[in-house]
Amino acid sequence: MTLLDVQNLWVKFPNRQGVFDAVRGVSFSLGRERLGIVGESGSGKSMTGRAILRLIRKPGIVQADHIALEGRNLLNLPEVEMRKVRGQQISMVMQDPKFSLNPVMRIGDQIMEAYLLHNRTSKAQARAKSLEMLRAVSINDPERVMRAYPHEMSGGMGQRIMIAMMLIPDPKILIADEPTSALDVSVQRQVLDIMDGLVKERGMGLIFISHDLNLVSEFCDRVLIMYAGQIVEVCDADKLHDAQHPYTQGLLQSLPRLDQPRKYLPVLQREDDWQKAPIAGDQA
Ligand SMILES: Nc1ncnc2c1ncn2[C@@H]1O[C@H](COP(=O)(O)OP(=O)(O)OP(=O)(O)O)[C@@H](O)[C@H]1O
Repeated sequence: MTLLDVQNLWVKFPNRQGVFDAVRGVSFSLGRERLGIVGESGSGKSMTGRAILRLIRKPGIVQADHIALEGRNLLNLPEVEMRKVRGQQISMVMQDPKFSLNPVMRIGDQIMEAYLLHNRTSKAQARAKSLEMLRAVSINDPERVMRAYPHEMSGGMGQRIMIAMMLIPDPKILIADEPTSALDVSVQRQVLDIMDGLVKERGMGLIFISHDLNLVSEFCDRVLIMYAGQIVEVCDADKLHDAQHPYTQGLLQSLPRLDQPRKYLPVLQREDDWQKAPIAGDQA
């Protein structure tokens, strides 16, 4: 079943020279699955994620034929309605939780506040629910974490707390923008496992934005590959390594491989033409 359908999405930034198109006619749909968006820095991954929630800052402009959440077009919604969608139906987790948590407020108070915003209930109930959410993201000592301040948390803990907060309203869709790139590998695995469980247990749709092709091919069901604001290829994640588009192949070839030492880094030409550029210091 389609949760989200995006048709012909453009994100434009007017500037002195004219208009810069950060996203150029992107279309895709999302079911109860883990959909990866990969591409190099600046390819428009984050702007695509943010545009869905209409979180593009001025002077940026979002245009599309539609961005439909279960058939309801979000593009025409008044801002007050959109705020409810953001809080309750689609949540977004960013790379660095430190920017999203209030540094001078205890973590427990922040989670409870988020819960009380969405539910008419007692403080005791909100507290019980907050502890439950922290346990759901594998925090073993939730009572201690509730009393702590954000700076007392490691990156992995902070990220898990953010995910817990995002899950309080039980969203249909979670957009995770490089959620694990600041974490070390073992913590990264834990955070991915948590998100994986949520997709399976709650039937959530996940948009997982990353520049890490190996991670996406392991973790996601399907992948969109973006280049210069466009989707250049869509494939099943486990087939990513057989992808056909020259750009995708270029991304794959630039991954370090222990079994294939290489002298050259592939460089993509805008016209999808290939060239081999010598690595600095190498003999051409
Ligand atoms: N406020 C802005 N004004 C003009 N251009 C912008 C603005 N914000 C982003 N862009 C441009 O939009 C393009 C897409 O940016 P986006 O953040 O979506 O890339 P990305 O693929 O997510 O890259 P990264 O992995 O580095 O986050 C980039 O070329 C960026 O420079």
